Amino acid sequence: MSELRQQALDYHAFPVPGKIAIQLTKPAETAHDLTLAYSPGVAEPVLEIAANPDEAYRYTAKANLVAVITNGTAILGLGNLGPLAAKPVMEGKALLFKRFAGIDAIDIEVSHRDNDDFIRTVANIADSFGGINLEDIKAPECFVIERALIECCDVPVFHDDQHGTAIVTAAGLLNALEIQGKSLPDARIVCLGAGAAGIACMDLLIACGARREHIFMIDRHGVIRSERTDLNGEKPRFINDSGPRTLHEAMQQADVFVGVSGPDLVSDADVAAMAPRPVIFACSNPDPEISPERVRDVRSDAIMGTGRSDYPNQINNVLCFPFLFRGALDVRARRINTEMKKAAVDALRLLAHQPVPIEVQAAAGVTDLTFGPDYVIPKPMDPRLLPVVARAVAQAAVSSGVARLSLPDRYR
Ligand SMILES: NC(=O)C1=CN([C@@H]2O[C@H](COP(=O)(O)OP(=O)(O)OC[C@H]3O[C@@H](n4cnc5c(N)ncnc54)[C@H](OP(=O)(O)O)[C@@H]3O)[C@@H](O)[C@H]2O)C=CC1
Ligand SMILES: CC(=O)C(=O)O
Ligand SMILES: [Mg+2]
Repeated sequence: MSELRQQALDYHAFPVPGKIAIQLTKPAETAHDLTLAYSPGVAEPVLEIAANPDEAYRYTAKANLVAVITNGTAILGLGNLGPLAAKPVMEGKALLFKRFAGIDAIDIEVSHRDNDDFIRTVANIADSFGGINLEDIKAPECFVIERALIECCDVPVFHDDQHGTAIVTAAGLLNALEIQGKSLPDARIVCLGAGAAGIACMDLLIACGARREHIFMIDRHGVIRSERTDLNGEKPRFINDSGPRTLHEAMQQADVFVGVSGPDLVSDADVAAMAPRPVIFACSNPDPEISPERVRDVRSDAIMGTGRSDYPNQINNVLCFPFLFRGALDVRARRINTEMKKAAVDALRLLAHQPVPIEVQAAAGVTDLTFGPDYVIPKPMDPRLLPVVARAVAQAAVSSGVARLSLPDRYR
């Protein structure tokens, strides 16, 4: 067994199983405490909430509570391993919510018969939470599920693998292209993976200025083209008949590669075929489409990112979801709209241009972190992410009319 594998298993098993627990926020020591916390005192907030459901935000933990919900059909890049096997990842997301944004999050793994069954399950419990973070649900089902839940839930619903990934990819890519002296509208983009992450990444890049006709979206059967009869879900929106049929053909003179598919799918020859000064974001977890070591062997002019914590340029939705939900919860946003997503992109992108505090460099294990090829996106442990990204998202929610509360004083 590898050393990292054993360390990871021990981390999860000891000193207590799992990564999260519940802690009390009120005293519960005396008979009087219990009189208030439970019977008879608890009847008072019950009656208040029955009379006005918004009072749940005042008298319960709802306002700061997010459900991380999965069916385990696309666990990282490991595939459809079922709801229970997804639990460590969902507990991990809960850990990140708490660690980076002070949000209480609880994982919920759902077994279900079909989309409607899943949607009903989530819709029926949604009011218990301030927000719903859908996670690791495969395409194309994820699109139907998210759309239906956004429609019927009164709290924000956000499929992290779609939009969290897209926000971080867009921010990192805009910076990387700037360093490479290229522009998003001119960039020829290859996206390997046409699922939850791939479709949302390309949609957001188009919203940020990329040209649809410059995008080549590829799945297990090759480039998305009109003659194909197997295109499901959102894939037809990305038909591109302008030439390439395979990954290797698409990589000829490509400026950008975004990998959100699976491990080891890109060859040295694919990388060698790209245009001068390419950007390669191989974001499949835990193992990227091609390793940074192999890219470095093939060419020295590439900017490289992965989804992992142990290489430079971590293109991973951890840089988004804790901070985005913080902003959305703080103004009680009804939904998470494009304005909020673009505000998060800009906040993340611009923060990477700022000098990096010494303690962030120390936590990252490096001594010289400045905006450049090995630093196109902030580090997750950067304490400035919380105020900067959450504020931008909250402000965008207020300006775009989806906030129920005004901007909190601490954001002004
Ligand atoms: N770094 C980050 O922050 C994130 C990374 N990811 C990574 O992206 C990957 C996909 O996740 P997600 O979009 O949620 O999953 P989905 O199941 O929704 O989509 C997977 C996509 O990858 C394609 N794919 C899988 N294997 C291959 C292959 N051998 N060749 C070509 N295409 C392939 C699938 O093709 P087909 O449609 O033909 O089945 C599908 O289009 C995972 O590895 C995940 O870890 C995801 C979210 C965040
Ligand atoms: C990071 C993440 O959400 C994923 O790989 O699925
Ligand atoms: Mg995920």
